[in-house]
Amino acid sequence: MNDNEVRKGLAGVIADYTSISKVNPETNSLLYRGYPVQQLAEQLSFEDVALLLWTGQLPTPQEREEFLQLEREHRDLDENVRSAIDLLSTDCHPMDVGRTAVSVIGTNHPLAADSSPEAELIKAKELFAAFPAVVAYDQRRRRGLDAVPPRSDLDYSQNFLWMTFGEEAAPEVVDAFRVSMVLYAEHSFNASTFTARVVTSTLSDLHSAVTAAIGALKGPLHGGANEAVMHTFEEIGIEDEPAAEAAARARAWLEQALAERRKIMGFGHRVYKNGDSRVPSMKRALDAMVAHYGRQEIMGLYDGLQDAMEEVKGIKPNLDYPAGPTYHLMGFDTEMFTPLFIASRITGWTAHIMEQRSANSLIRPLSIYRGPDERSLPPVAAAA
Ligand SMILES: CC(=O)SCCNC(=O)CCNC(=O)[C@H](O)C(C)(C)COP(=O)(O)OP(=O)(O)OC[C@H]1O[C@@H](n2cnc3c(N)ncnc32)[C@H](O)[C@@H]1OP(=O)(O)O
Ligand SMILES: O=C([O-])CC(=O)C(=O)O
Repeated sequence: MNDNEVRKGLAGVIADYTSISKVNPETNSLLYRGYPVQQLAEQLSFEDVALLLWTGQLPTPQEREEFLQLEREHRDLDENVRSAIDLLSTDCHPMDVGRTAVSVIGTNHPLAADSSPEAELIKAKELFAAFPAVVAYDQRRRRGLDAVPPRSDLDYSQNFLWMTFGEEAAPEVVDAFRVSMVLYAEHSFNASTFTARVVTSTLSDLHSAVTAAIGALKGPLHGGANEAVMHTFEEIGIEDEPAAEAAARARAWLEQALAERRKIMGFGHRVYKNGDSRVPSMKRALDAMVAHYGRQEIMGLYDGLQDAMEEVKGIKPNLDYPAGPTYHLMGFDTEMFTPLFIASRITGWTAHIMEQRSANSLIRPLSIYRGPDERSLPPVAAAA
């Protein structure tokens, strides 16, 4: 084994085949099962996109109807899950709550030990249906508010916002939320999905794989970046001022942050080096929210930081950059942003879990040892 065989961070390593999504950095494109994500975000419900990711096909009207019924039947917060969440302090991060909730859901599931494709699909659909209530309940308990029961006359996105805020969201808000769910759903072998595949490769169960994936998503180099973007905006300070002044403050902040060798959250990507394919669609959703809530002042900072980053480092924003302020404008607390990413990515993770299981090989790379040469234990240590 040579040093030049080591691929730090597995950069550039092709670990397996997948039929679920294609990330193409040359053309800045992203396909889910062959369909461009921009078209899916414009035209499809999140529920249809979920079915597409799981099955590889657009649903027939009957398949859609059956799934919508199942989804509505599994929206209620399970009592065991609620009790487990109630044991957790509201000082802990909401990602810890999401991780714990999925783990508890796994322990209660009657098909926990059944890893047939049919059972895996049922578990995936039920988890998709159950997770919004976890986020909504956690958001509300942190605000000292009671849970709001789900409504079966609302679609996934409408109901998610209803359970969180206790009022019906405007159609523009529902649409921006739906777009964010579609865009966050799947992105090939990213860190959290790869984590889910590693866990699955040991023939462990679906809920263990998703629980582990949530742990990977939490980090700020991955999903945690959407909340980190908002912390950046708060650090720079959102002021009602002309755009040029906001841009100047953003630039000064950036220069200082880079001088301190800080990573600027919401920028850069391991695969896309010339822009993230999902940003234009998410930016349109952000623009719609800025117009809907009349919060133009946030865009001076947004554009200013983006332009300065491009000029100084030549690095473009990723999906988390427009998603963070979009969720902020909708009224979610900053720490709830990454749990929203979980709600969406459950689709991609579970599709990959099923794919990994269908053609499994234990994932176990090698390493070059750099510790001490072989040595004998000193006699005194051996005696102890
Ligand atoms: C949905 C998602 O998960 S998208 C990713 C969300 N994550 C973030 O937004 C966190 C901020 N971004 C980053 O840390 C990185 O761009 C990553 C981790 C996403 C990708 O990183 P890698 O592919 O490993 O690239 P790497 O970190 O080696 O960067 C290459 C160079 O660009 C710089 N760079 C890359 N991204 C950034 C950034 N956001 N801020 C400052 N510098 C950056 C690095 O410092 C490095 O410079 P150097 O060669 O002078 O040391
Ligand atoms: O692909 C990646 O490395 C990260 C990412 O954008 C995602 O998971 O959506």
